[in-house]
Amino acid sequence: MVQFYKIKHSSKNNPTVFKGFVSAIDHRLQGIIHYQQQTYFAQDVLPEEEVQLKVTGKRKAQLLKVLQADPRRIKPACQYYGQCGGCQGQILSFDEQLNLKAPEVKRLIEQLSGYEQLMPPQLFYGQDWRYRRVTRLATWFDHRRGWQLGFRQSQSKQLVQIDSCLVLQESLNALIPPLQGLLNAFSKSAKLGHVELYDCLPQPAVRLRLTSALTAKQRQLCTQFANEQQVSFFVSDLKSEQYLVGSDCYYQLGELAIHFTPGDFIQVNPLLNEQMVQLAQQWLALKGEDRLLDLYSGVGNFTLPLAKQVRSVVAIEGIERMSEQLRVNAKLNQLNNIKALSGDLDDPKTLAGICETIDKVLLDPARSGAQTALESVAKAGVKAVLYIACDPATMARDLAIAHKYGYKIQRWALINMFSQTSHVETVVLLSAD
Ligand SMILES: C[S@@+](CC[C@H](N)C(=O)[O-])C[C@H]1O[C@@H](n2cnc3c(N)ncnc32)[C@H](O)[C@@H]1O
Repeated sequence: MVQFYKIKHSSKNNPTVFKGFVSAIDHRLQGIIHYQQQTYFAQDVLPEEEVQLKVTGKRKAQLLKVLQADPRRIKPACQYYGQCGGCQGQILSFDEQLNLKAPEVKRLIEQLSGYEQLMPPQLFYGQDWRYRRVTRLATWFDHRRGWQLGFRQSQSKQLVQIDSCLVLQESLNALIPPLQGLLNAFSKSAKLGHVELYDCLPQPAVRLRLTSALTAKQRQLCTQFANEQQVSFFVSDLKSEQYLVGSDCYYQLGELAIHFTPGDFIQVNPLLNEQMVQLAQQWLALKGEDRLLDLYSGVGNFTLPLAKQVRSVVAIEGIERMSEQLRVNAKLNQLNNIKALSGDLDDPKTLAGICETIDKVLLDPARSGAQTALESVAKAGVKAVLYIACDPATMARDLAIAHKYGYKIQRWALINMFSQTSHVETVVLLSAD
């Protein structure tokens, strides 16, 4: 049975180091360890492992050593594992990551929402590595090495310099060394924010954030870089947002071209995004007479393909520029049954009078969830609701609303949209009868 061994007492310079057993793993792949009436969360551990840990916070501990490993533990593939905070899942094989997350997400939904004895989810796997078409890199100035590019360490403000990343598509990795060269030409006093990379059409795109106005010299350096690397270059500085090179970015979803501006949200995993859109079409069992409501619509990733199958779609998105882009996307793809509105879905007034005229709803909120919107949808008794979530915890909280209004969970799925990481995409189909 579980035993704990006290090794050292805690002080600022001499933190508590203890030996314990990992009693469980939560849906974010964090290990749960009980020690002296306290519960600690630690990364890089697996269920039932015997580990040595260091206390790093009120409820946080850091793995020092695995004393008895779970047989499923494998050697991480990434050279930055343990430094970069990105891919904690890679101590497990690709399949095991989803196998471990599935019961934890199920438990979370059952715990928070009131739904009991859920059936196991359908699982969608995708690619293990090289799947991401979007990334955001931090920049910082190092007094010895100049401007650096990298990712944040887990649970820390520290940054890790990287030359390549195994979850990124090759086209994006190929841009990192030349981008590092571009940054080397910037002066120490430059006010650089982050850099975003997009694998998109007609060519990859770079977005640079500056917290001052772009100087003439910086404009010349970025333009030269873009021409040499054959990428679009977009700058968001204190004064404006503009393309220095290129004028359009889009991705293909089946036969549809979905245009966006660098900085807009787009789904990171193209293969699984396509499967997720197909899943939405099938599960909502769309018909020619349906009036659909697409909430948190972005630039139309779901709106456009689903519009082809229904009578009409009302799409609501919080950022006006993205709603405008959705109107343009509808025109470019010759879809004239879409009404794209801009509004804050945290405000109950945004949906006033809308849900009553709707047959089916798709919600795809950000990590904060869709509490207010789901309340309006459920109150109106909309027959079929598909909730797509990148944070299962806020979704589980929101599902309590659907439960309160008598909705049933018909099916649910986990989509391995962010393989190797602690994140997972969850899709739940709710029906009012
Ligand atoms: C996960 S993205 C989904 C976008 C789109 N469905 C897609 O698949 O590309 C969530 C979207 O919700 C929008 N959003 C976030 N908070 C919102 C709010 N309070 N009201 C309306 N839209 C919001 C974001 O701007 C973002 O476009």
